[in-house]
Amino acid sequence: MGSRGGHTRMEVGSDGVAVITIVNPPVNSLSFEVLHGLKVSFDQAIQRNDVKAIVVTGAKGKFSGGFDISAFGGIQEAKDRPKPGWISIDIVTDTIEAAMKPSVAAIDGLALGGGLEVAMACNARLSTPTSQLGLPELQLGIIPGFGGTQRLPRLVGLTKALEMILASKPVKGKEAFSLGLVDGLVQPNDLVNTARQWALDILGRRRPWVASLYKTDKLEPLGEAREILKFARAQAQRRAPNLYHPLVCIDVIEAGIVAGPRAGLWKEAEAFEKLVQSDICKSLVHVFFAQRGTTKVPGVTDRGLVPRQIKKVAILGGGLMGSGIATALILSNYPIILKEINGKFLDAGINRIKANLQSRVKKGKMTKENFAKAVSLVTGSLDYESFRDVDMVIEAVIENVSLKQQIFVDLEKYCPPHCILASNTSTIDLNLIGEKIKSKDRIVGAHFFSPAHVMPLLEIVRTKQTSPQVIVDVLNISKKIRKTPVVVGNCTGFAVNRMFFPYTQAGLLLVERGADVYQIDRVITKFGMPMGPFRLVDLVGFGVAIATGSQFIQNFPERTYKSMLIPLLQEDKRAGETTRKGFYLYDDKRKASPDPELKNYIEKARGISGVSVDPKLAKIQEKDIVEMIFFPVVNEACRVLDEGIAVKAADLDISAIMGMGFPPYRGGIIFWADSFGSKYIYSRLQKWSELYGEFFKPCAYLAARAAKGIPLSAPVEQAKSRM
Ligand SMILES: C[C@H](O)CC(=O)SCCNC(=O)CCNC(=O)[C@H](O)C(C)(C)COP(=O)(O)OP(=O)(O)OC[C@H]1O[C@@H](n2cnc3c(N)ncnc32)[C@H](O)[C@@H]1OP(=O)(O)O
Repeated sequence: MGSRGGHTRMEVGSDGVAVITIVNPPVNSLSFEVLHGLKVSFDQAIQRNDVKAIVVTGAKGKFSGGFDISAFGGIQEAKDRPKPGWISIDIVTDTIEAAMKPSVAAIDGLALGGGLEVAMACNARLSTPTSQLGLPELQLGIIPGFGGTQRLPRLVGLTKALEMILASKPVKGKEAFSLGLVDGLVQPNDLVNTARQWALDILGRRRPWVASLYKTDKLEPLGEAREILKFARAQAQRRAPNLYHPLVCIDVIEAGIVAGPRAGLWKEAEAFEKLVQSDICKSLVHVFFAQRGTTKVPGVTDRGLVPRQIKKVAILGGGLMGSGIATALILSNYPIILKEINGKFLDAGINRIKANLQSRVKKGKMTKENFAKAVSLVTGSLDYESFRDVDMVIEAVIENVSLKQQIFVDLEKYCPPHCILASNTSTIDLNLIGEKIKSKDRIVGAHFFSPAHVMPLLEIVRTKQTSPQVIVDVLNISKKIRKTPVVVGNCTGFAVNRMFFPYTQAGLLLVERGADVYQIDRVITKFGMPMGPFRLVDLVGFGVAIATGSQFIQNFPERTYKSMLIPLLQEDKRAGETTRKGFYLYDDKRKASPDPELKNYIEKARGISGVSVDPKLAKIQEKDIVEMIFFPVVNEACRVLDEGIAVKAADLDISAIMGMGFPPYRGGIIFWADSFGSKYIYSRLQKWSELYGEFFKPCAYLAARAAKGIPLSAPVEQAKSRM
């Protein structure tokens, strides 16, 4: 059954303490070998006469990152699955926790998921102040499966345990200590020695010998516990109505409180076994690895290039994007120069940055001192004189070709020759922007999403000339500022905007043929998007929507659906949320409500397009709405892959999730599409293109894969070689 690698090491000191070390780089995950090794080491330590007490720790400053996620596939496919509970009960509970010799977990770096669960089965835990401790399993569509649902509430109380598990939110060692999750805080150098002594102290009854599973002092009384669980259920349902594993988790926790921890462990083991087989788990595990895979770019990151140090960054333009990008950088301690064209704009830009930071202070995410420190990292400038020692420039001015061309000429003149020249353009061809300069290898796109200090994605756009070193450098910056990067090729809309252009277009086409705006948005939100296409256009604003639309009409005329609905609305000063009227009406609190007058505009637009209401689409079902909105998105994603704009399908999954809010529990756009199969999607699009026109026409990539029955996610070479 799957999962290979790693082992445990046991050394017995002259003090009679056996130190068992988990060794499985890079994060000491618990593979089946490691788990087996833990059992064998514990059995030996228990049997050996020279061992009095046990310390469990992890190699190289990391306790453990939890159960080996790459082993999930093995469990899913295995035919001769061992009975549920063989790890949680046989190893963690009946071997580790029940050992007749005391054990102490010495935690440095991280103890996550199964890692923390092993630590909680020890009789005490010591941690360094900065270690991360948590049970993030729900993020993977499963629940803690090595006893975490039972032991965490007994160590920290139900309320805190639910908060940590349901939000998959780890705590630092310091907080863990104040919660009672760890028994002492120790600096890394003293960790193992202190743990040895601690274990001997337990043996000598100078410290308590605790089995977490049977602790009751932190648990709330039953009545109160039931209320807390009820509240948690309601909250989980509200936060993620399409997910059921959080509810299963709450049921399992409740079972332990009501029927006792041993019954709780069994229920946990059975539920874990089922959930690990679920589509939601499969999708989320795919996302976990896909997200880590975006930084692996063939021909770029496999050359052994070392990222250069970026000490200072200059940002051109203090508008919404520029100030957001500046905020993202200073939050990771990069000193920045903000350049504007006059004092008024500069002040406005700096004030925007301050407002961004202030809102973090308000939310308790930033202290006042750190606010002052962050602000001090910003230097304003009205010229290029201070650009002589910058390592990177990010241009974020308005989308105007000749303005950008001039800026790049100036940059080449003033910046040092190693300086990276990045543009945040979302529509203009990078080759055009850099047309007038010589150092084309330094040009790269750094496409942030608004608000830049909040949205997690960074599209790194390369041209044919961009040097691999520059890409490696920008990948490194994105890691430092905690963004997920996706490296894409240069084209209109790059990957994200291009894939999601048909999202709105499909909506417009359906509405002109009789479907209801508000029903579409409702269904799409229920599917899991943060908002439907119409609410999204309202938010983005019609000015931007029309500008992007015209870019697409210019570049992809054959497949752009040319509806006049948005321009008609704009003509009437309905330009979206900022004007309080768009597809919806907005009140003082920006709450959206449907507008009965909208139908007049739709009728007018219908007249201009020359289409009539299709009785079938006027009564369209939920399933069809989802498919008619998203299959065109899939179709465009296939083109993006086929043209080599994206390196691999998984990158588009991550782009869709992080750039547009596609639900991660559906695995991303292509992963989701493959659950239908290329044949089905092709046949649907083909049918609609016959009925409703070119907009739906399946692309060659989709057609070829459908003909051979190959998944859309299969590498491009494979599909081509089979054709
Ligand atoms: C039964 C149990 O209850 C079930 C479980 O325990 S499920 C697992 C629970 N644990 C988790 O969810 C933790 C998942 N891991 C993480 O959050 C982060 O990787 C981390 C905080 C541990 C480290 O983060 P960071 O330093 O940024 O490194 P990151 O790039 O994420 O990971 C390093 C490598 O370790 C791998 N890795 C991390 N955790 C892993 C795990 N639990 N299993 C297998 N591989 C893992 C990553 O895939 C990555 O591999 P790569 O280098 O080949 O891409």
